[in-house]
Amino acid sequence: MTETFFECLRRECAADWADATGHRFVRELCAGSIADAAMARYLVQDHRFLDAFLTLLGGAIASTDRFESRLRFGRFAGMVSGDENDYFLRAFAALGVSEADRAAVPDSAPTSGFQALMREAAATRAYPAVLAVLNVAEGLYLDWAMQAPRPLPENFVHAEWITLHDNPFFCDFVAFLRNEFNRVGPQAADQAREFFHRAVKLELEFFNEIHDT
Ligand SMILES: Cc1ncc(C[n+]2csc(CCO)c2C)c(N)n1
Repeated sequence: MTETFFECLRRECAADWADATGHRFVRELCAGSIADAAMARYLVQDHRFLDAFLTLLGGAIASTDRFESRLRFGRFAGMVSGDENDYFLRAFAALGVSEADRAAVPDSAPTSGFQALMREAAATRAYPAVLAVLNVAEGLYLDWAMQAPRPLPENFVHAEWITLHDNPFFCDFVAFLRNEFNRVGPQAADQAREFFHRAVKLELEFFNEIHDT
């Protein structure tokens, strides 16, 4: 079978994609051996990622050409605003990170870069551009979470972060995103490619930022 549009772009970014999905952060998280300080640094930044991410989902809701797709994005936005945000708050409590601690931490460069990219994609009002960023943010996370060795770590902070990105609802959503991207992406290939490449680079930089070395 010939390669899909999604597969073609992922192949173009294969080196960064593999460096991200096999990153030290991912390996230590999946082994349950990541230092609390590193996990806290990651989650503080990622909680800010979530804010712009919801803007991006809003862009998808606004720009998609199908009612069925709008419903799916709407359901997904509900999950992220509910269960996922709740995970962050429970994880901060478990790690002893107060609201004041969080507020004192500036955005890292990759966090700012990602927020800008997601807001830029949403502002294009172009469905293929929005889908390009969503396919990276979701597809790359499903990819590493699926590969996590079982049994999962005992600590809920680690285990739930993995299952949030590898569960039937999420797998279905990623499959839906790929179908949508393959359907409409080729009609705006250059724009989609540019957003896709920038997003993969930022995912890797986001993980690189967590560790001191
Ligand atoms: C830098 C960064 N990139 C991608 C994700 C993945 N992600 C963000 S929101 C969401 C929806 C449901 O979990 C998913 C998969 C992340 N968390 N952080």
